[in-house]
Amino acid sequence: MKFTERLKEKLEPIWRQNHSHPFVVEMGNGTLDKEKFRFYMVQDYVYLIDYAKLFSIGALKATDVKTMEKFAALLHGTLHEEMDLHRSYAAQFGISPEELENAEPSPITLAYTHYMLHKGQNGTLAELVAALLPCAWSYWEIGKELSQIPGATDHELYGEWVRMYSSEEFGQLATWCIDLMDELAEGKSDTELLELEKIFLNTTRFEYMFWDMAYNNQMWPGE
Ligand SMILES: Cc1ncc(CO)c(N)n1
Repeated sequence: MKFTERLKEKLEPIWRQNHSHPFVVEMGNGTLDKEKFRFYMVQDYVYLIDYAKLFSIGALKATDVKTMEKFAALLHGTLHEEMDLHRSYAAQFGISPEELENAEPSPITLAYTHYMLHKGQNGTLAELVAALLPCAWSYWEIGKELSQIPGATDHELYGEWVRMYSSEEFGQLATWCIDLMDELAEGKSDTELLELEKIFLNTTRFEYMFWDMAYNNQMWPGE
């Protein structure tokens, strides 16, 4: 069994919690409060700026050109296709590109991105991929799941989101991350694999906290 299959099977109950978070469910059935989505979109943009940097660190730590090319493609895809989605939503909400780029990160956004950047900067390439894998993989799965709900891809506000994350292009990027994780896990000791699993579990949990933060408009205490 592949390492990623084993990871997913072991963490299935925690993984499922992300998919059944009210933010995700309500985006799928179209009932999500627009203000919650607006808050999410701004935080997710700030998140993606740091997340994109992980791909640059990946290119730096890669030991062959093919892997460098994949990280470059992931960086490009994030900065252009994915963040274009956010810029287009921001325009609909009357948020300027400057305002979007300079938005204040929430405590959860900060904790999540800094955890990943810490692992990316100080860990092995395998640890970097373990940290970013739940992001790409869970969004692709959520996108595909929501796209099966009648009307979800045509929803006037959330349709674009569902189409982006269920798209073949996004799926290809997620598949690269999954395959790369399996390649990098090959020949690793049980101790190292356990460490990768711990990192994967932590960012899976951060994914849940990110949905929850957005659903509850959670900033710093008192704000
Ligand atoms: C919080 C979060 N996780 C994953 C993705 C997918 O790139 C995203 N846009 N935002």
